[in-house]
Amino acid sequence: MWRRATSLSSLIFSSSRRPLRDQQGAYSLKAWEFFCAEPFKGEGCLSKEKNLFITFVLGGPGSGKGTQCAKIVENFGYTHLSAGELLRQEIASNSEDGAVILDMIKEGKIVPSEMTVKLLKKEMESCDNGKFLIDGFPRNEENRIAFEQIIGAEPNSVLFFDCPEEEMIKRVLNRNEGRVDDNIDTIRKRLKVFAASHYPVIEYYSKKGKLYKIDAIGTEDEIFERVRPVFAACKGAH
Ligand SMILES: Nc1ncnc2c1ncn2[C@@H]1O[C@H](COP(=O)(O)OP(=O)(O)O)[C@@H](O)[C@H]1O
Ligand SMILES: Nc1ccn([C@H]2C[C@H](O)[C@@H](COP(=O)(O)OP(=O)(O)O)O2)c(=O)n1
Ligand SMILES: [Mg+2]
Repeated sequence: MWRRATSLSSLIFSSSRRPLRDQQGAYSLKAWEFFCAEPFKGEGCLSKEKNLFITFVLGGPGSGKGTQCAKIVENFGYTHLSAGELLRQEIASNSEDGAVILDMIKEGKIVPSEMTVKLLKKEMESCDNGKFLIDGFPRNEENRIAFEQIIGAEPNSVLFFDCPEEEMIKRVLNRNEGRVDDNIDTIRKRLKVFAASHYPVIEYYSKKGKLYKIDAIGTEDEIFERVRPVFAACKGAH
């Protein structure tokens, strides 16, 4: 199965390893669906599919996803997988993919799903815990469909941190983690991409009754008190 998914890379990358089309969501979903028609049934914890319990954590840049994930891990024993952090690790590894990823992140773009899902899959396979908090993913419909097709699973619940743009800008500019994308030019581009791509994902999970919208204004602790009931309620279920 994975070999078939890998062969897709030859369709979406030129020989220079640069995306042929870098518009958000412009990759051909039809081609993607064709190549990934069978759900992945791999070794490791993904093979124990019935034990998977997945929460996607969504929200704009600076909305507080990472901050709240740390609290959820502390209180509810999830494994936190940050898509952005995995991409930054790939950049740090100096791989060919890393160079492409760096260019896209600097420009505020969303990296092709094939690369991001490959990194998530590797982490999920090597993990004994089946309870995953997947932070910053899916950021668009291409991400969402790629995950379903390659991992062969849907999230049990989806958190969406709803935060006004001015607050997100303020938080990102104060983040002080030395990130290449934490500057005013990139944040403005990221916010445009976010506005253009997140809504269909949110809407999809809302219709499935899986979406929990959280007001992201307040102190970190106040916000966690809004998050807590989501996990406390389903504690018995996993
Ligand atoms: N409720 C909050 N109020 C003020 N600042 C916050 C709050 N939550 C997080 N922050 C800070 O805002 C910045 C962005 O938070 P982060 O968790 O990295 O957001 P995201 O992962 O959604 O981009 C960090 O510096 C963090 O410490
Ligand atoms: N699903 C994802 C997640 C992140 N990325 C890229 C593009 C994002 O601007 C960067 C940083 O993502 P990250 O989730 O760490 O960013 P924030 O915590 O929201 O500020 O990584 C991506 O291309 N696809
Ligand atoms: Mg984050």
